[in-house]
Amino acid sequence: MNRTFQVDLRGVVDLLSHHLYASPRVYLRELMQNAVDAVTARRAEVPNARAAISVVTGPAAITVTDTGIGLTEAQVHELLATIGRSSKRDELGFARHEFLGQFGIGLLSAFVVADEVRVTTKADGAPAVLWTGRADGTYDIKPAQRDEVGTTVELTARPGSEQWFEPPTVTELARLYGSMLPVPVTVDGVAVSGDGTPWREDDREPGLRRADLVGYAQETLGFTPFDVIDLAVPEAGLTGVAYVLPFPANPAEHAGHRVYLKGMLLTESAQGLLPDWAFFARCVVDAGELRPTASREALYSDTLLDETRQALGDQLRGWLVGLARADQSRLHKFLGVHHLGVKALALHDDDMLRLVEQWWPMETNVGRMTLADFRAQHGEIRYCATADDFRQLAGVAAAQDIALVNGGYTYDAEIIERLPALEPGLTVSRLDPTDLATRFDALPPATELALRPFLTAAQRAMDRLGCEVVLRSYEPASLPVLFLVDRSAAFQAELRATKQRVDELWAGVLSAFDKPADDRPQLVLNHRNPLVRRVCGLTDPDLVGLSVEALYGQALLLGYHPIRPADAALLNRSFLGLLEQAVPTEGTP
Ligand SMILES: Nc1ncnc2c1ncn2[C@@H]1O[C@H](COP(=O)(O)OP(=O)(O)OP(=O)(O)O)[C@@H](O)[C@H]1O
Repeated sequence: MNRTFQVDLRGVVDLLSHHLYASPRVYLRELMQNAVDAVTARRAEVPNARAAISVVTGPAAITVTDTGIGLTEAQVHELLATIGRSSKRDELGFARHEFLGQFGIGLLSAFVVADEVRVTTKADGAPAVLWTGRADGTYDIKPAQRDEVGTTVELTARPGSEQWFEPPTVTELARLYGSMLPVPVTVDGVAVSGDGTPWREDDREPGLRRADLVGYAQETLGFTPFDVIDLAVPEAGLTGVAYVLPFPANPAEHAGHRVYLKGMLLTESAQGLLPDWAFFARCVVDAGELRPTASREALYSDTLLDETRQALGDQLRGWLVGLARADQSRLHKFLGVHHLGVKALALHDDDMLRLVEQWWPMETNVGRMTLADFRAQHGEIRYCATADDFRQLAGVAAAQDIALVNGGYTYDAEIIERLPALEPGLTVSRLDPTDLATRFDALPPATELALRPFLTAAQRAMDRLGCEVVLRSYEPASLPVLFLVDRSAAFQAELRATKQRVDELWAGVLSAFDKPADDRPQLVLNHRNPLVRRVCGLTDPDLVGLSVEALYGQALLLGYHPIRPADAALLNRSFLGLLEQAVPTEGTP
């Protein structure tokens, strides 16, 4: 024998109120939505039937009356009293796109704030009926008095829910959800809808339309936009605007967009409407074809949403490229605020890459300039991949006539590396600190030979730090010493440090990456510097050791290198050692 499921309505209401809906306030949205759908259905049958929804508040009570299609007694049994049954799906069970509802559960949200729902309804040519549904899962139907086709839903607040029935709250909620509805809605006789969307195309002067749009952003979103971009994606039935934020937005934070579905507010914080890179824009859109989740508080993620996101991304990109072409001073202002977003975009978009190349000034050791200007002046693009490398090398490189871009800011190095993909003839090279040493002049052989003992003593002092001492002659002469670490040496140093910290087994695994120490960091003494020349003249090996250690410490500090415990100990030792040498011993006058 087949049996029928029993549903405990209290359990279902509890589920809705605690797990599906974010707030009890959605009850009003669901009632308005049913009223709009009923009007839509009625107008499909009688095109010029009156369309009106009136919400009337009473003491801890509310009625929502529509001039919609109404229900016959049989439909009341089938639709109102059956959870999950909806008249808004086609024979195959798909949501019919002219309606807002589809799931057949919306009316239940009334039980989140009321113990009883009374629906007086009349369909064309049928007698009026009063359906009373209760939160305990029982209902009854009686004949009712009503002349006009349509429906009235009455709720009385459950003790504790009165706040959701206060007239100002009801007005505010009706306006929030319904201000853009195509059907006139009133609350206690005052219209809360009727103007349509602020971006509608009508006979407003273009200046007035824009002022309305800016006013909407100020009132609703709380900022004066940098610009307003019209949006349209016909496949999704979407129209709207993107407001360009006047302040930098955190790329990791997606504030979300205000999305209406067929004029009814879905959410003020929709995610996934724009591509991630477009974090400089906040949208307000109305879409007819995008689908809501069952809570009706978010967009359902499907291929249409994916395609819409892509189309909206294209429209924002088009705006940006247009700005570059038509209004460069505004483009500069925009980049000043949103360069991070644009740079993120440039990593996978050629138009944006060109935009950054042409318009975004980067830090170089020959002044701030765009990559386009840098190329025009220096041919190839040489850059440092980290800000520390740049700080360390900018001055020295300039003294060797090497122009250098600081690629250390977020995305800059990747952007520079992507440029040859755009222009195959372009050479881009990353300056490795040790490459710089190959540009320095070697000392004359005789001088080199004479300084061999000094070098040996200096090297002995530096051996325990795994560092090679090199004597070269370079500009600027005021710089005594440079500590140069190449990429693989930096990696090896990190590897060594890790191996000391981890257990034996893991250290063994890491040993597979060990490389012979032929690319040790270099301490490059500048023979053009007067102090270094005097140090080179020292003969006492101890004093040579102390001086070289002091120069090493100085180079670490100047080059913004990390100071390891061994380095700190050495700095200390060399300072005290030199002090000892400099200060006369006790007893000496
Ligand atoms: N004001 C109304 N006028 C006419 N019919 C209504 C009205 N309110 C509800 N109904 C009928 O009751 C059915 C169930 O309503 P309910 O709000 O529970 O679900 P829904 O609107 O179909 O879908 P959703 O859960 O997505 O809102 C509707 O499909 C509709 O046929």
